[in-house]
Amino acid sequence: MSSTPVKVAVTGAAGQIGYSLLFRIASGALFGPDTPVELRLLEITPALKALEGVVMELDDCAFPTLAKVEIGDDATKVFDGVNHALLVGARPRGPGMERGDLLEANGGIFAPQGKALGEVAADDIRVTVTGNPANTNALIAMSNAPDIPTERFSALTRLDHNRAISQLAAKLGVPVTEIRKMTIWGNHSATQYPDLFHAEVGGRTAAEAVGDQDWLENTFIPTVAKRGAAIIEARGASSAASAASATIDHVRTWAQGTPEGDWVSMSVRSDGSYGVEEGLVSSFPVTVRDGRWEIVQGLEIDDFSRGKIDASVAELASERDAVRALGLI
Ligand SMILES: NC(=O)C1=CN([C@@H]2O[C@H](COP(=O)(O)OP(=O)(O)OC[C@H]3O[C@@H](n4cnc5c(N)ncnc54)[C@H](O)[C@@H]3O)[C@@H](O)[C@H]2O)C=CC1
Ligand SMILES: O=C([O-])CC(=O)C(=O)O
Repeated sequence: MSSTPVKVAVTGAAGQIGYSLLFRIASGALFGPDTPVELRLLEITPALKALEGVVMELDDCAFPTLAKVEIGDDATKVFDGVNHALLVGARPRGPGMERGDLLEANGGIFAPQGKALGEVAADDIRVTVTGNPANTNALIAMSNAPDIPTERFSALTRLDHNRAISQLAAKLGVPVTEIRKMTIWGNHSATQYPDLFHAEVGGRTAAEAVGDQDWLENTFIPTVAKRGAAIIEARGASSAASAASATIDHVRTWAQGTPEGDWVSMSVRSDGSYGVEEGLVSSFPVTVRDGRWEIVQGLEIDDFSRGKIDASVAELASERDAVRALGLI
């Protein structure tokens, strides 16, 4: 086992997602069995007592990879020297709400947290935003941390990516491992575009393998895009274990890379690729090597896909304008 722990901050650590996420991180799911981790857990003051209980449970697991746990309600202390920050802490939506409705309640959390990261995080800090609306919250954090390179900020669309793989695998009756090159474009919202024209199954595009444009348009896309709402409707609370699992997948891929011949979906700052306005945090197909992501280039975008991507990007631009009006960026 290497001797220097990787310091991982998790915000909203006493929440639903936190309760699934912390035990996975502590057991080595991000960096493997030979790399110890130090957890830095941020909560609001009233939740610190509950968080102490979670820490007691972490202790009771005696995880060999868990070097240390620190908790607190002061971001500049908790984020000091951290290598990864998983920004989960934010209000979840309830039935009948869109994630964008959370902007006013949650946006304010990410400006001070971005600032604190800029002041005290390690030089190699990588920031993953899960708290909704995740893309625009990542934009807020990034805009408030001008000294951190913009490519170190990301938002989670891996849950949508995993949902798309799972729905497609079920439709085709194949294992999820047969599906490659899934892409979620745009926003983590009902406007997102899960793309079957570049996904591959057994040497064909997924759209060809499905051979059913009606299913693609009227079943697949809305099922993936509205899955979060369906879970809220069924469970009475928003997805938590699957969101934690996707957060693990996202950070592990960022640290360990994408396999040859495949890519993942990550929301990152647009450089203008595929006509997505530069500066927005939008979901793209990315490959990752040596801790650096790159947007996959050269994919052909037909008129159907163009319309879907443009609609989601327009929503991101309007969220950006709203947080600008609130003075958050
Ligand atoms: N991007 C994605 O794919 C997904 C995102 N989410 C989002 O993740 C967020 C968290 O969800 P849950 O864990 O279910 O919510 P939760 O309400 O169970 O937990 C949120 C926690 O954040 C804490 N918190 C609030 N303000 C904070 C601050 N300023 N600093 C630190 N902690 C703070 C709260 O005290 C609470 O313990 C929500 O915004 C939810 O919508 C949920 C599922 C998927
Ligand atoms: O739908 C929600 O509000 C929670 C979430 O982001 C998801 O499950 O994708």
